[in-house]
Amino acid sequence: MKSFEALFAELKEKAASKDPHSGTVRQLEKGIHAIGKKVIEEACEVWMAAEHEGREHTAEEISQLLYHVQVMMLACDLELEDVYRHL
Ligand SMILES: N=c1c2ncn([C@@H]3O[C@H](COP(=O)(O)OP(=O)(O)OP(=O)(O)O)[C@@H](O)[C@H]3O)c2ncn1[C@@H]1O[C@H](COP(=O)(O)O)[C@@H](O)[C@H]1O
Repeated sequence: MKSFEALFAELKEKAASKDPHSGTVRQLEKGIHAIGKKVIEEACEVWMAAEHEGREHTAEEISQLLYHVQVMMLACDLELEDVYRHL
């Protein structure tokens, strides 16, 4: 099972590698506007799942939202600590 921190470390490595097979690299190349749309899309899917689709599907949608939030953090050159200090 992967933690939030472990996923972020993995995505940082992917971004640095510029691996063309990485969906993360492709998403970063699309830029902040496109990443923002994915964040909103996944947030809506979390909401709909929570209202209508049960715990398991809601958990899956939340994991996708967390992923896209992390991609946005990378696009904005933010570290985990930059976010954590606001929690
Ligand atoms: N956790 C995730 C993850 N969550 C969501 N997603 C992406 O977000 C999409 C969300 O699913 P949807 O059902 O909304 O997708 P969709 O609308 O059909 O997707 P798109 O056509 O918009 O891509 C997925 O198709 C993935 O492209 C993720 N992509 C990658 N990861 C993890 O990130 C790591 C690096 O991945 P790569 O950069 O692809 O190597 C790996 O550990 C992956 O498991």
